[in-house]
Amino acid sequence: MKSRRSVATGSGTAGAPGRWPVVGHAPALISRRLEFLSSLSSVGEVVEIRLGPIPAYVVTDPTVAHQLLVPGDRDYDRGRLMEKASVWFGDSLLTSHGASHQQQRRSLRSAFTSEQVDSHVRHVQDAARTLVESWTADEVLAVDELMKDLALTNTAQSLFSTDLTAENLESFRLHLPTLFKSVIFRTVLPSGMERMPTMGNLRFKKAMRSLNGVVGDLIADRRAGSGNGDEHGDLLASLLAAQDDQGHVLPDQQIRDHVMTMLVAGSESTAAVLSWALYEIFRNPHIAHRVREELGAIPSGHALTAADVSSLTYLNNVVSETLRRYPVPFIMRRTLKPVRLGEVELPAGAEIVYSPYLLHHDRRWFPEPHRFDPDRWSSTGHGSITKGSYLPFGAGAHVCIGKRMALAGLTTALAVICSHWRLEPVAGQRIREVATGTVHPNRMPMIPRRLPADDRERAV
Ligand code: HEM
Repeated sequence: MKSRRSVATGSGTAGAPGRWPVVGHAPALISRRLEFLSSLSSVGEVVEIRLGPIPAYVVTDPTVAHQLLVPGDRDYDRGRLMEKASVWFGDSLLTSHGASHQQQRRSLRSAFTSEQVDSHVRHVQDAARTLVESWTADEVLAVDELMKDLALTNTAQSLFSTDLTAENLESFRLHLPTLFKSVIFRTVLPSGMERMPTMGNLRFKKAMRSLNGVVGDLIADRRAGSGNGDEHGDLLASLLAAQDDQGHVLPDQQIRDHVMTMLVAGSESTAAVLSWALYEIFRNPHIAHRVREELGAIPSGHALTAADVSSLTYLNNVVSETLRRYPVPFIMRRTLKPVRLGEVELPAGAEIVYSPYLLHHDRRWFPEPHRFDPDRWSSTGHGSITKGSYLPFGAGAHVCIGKRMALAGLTTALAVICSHWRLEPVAGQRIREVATGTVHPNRMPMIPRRLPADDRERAV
């Protein structure tokens, strides 16, 4: 159904207003991405936008989003976003589809079992404790940067049994924003821009060289250290031991692609969600109070398990709400054959956008969508929400492989931090949502304040 806000399109679908000659909707997608995407709910169920001259179809209806992701998966590949990102991620779970994707997913499954999630919880608890014990009361912390380091350290430790050096962490901190920004520009602007000798493209090459160096060293160190057998039992051990049907080991390039993908996919969203959760908990004293009350039931110094953290009902509601309020901005697919999506007939090769951010901020499914309210999840839980309206981890064949690890890790890190300190947002700082691969804060300065002695003694 078209609304009065739509404009006419050649395809007969509702068209988004504000289209420019040549660059299409790129200006809106670059400068005010979240606002633009959210505005499309009132235009139609499937809305046509332009990425440069290329039409793309934004799904704004949960039923249609479910139809795109779940039963219809074999009709689509990963689309323009991942095509542009494949210079960075190579051939991996994030960029592949169909039989090759299924084969990769089967071979990586063993790194995401319940035992691995439990061991992740232990790593996160240890690393988060080390972090909070290094803080001094009343200093100003750059919480967003600290959460990036924490998430990356935990991913590297859990999947690759590696302690990243301060230099490695700095390299990621410096170069990830450039890579995300370039991939989005290349997706929304006309093709061919990536071949021009611009400053952005030169920075992209430099960033790739630096991160390839970190990942290459990580793999080489393991190869050198493991001799004839690899005792680590982690993802890297499975990758190094994997053989195809003819008994050939995986090419070095493929191992690099998987390691790079997991380090980035495993840390970037986790870091953003951690920062936002701390921000929301501590700017709402009633939420901080309820979180601490719940944590009081855990014996001090107890080594947490995945079962412990999943029983923290209120803290898990805080995590669910953070994932609703600050999810991935947009993801793409492309039709492999003519497809009917909702009421719309699309030809083969059509680019499609689904946006967890748009769906999670539609007031029809989430009243007062900008209000942070963990109690949305307390009476109804996840059972009664409209199917397809809440997609923080996607759905269907490409649902996040790290979902259970992410949820357990997020709750663990928050439990440790909130049981040690009260973090006070620095007054007068405007915290903005910045959309790249995730929705992350532009900055997050906070001041750790000491808890009363009784509470400190009960720290997790
Ligand atoms: C808060 C944390 C996280 C969020 C919000 C998140 C979100 C997502 C989403 C929305 C997708 C679906 C992409 C699509 O539809 O194409 C996805 C896929 C993926 N995620 Fe996550 N993720 C998180 C944590 C992790 C972690 C911890 C890992 C690994 C350690 C990970 C690895 C991946 C991979 C490899 C895929 C591609 C899966 C496939 O296509 O088979 N993610 N994630």
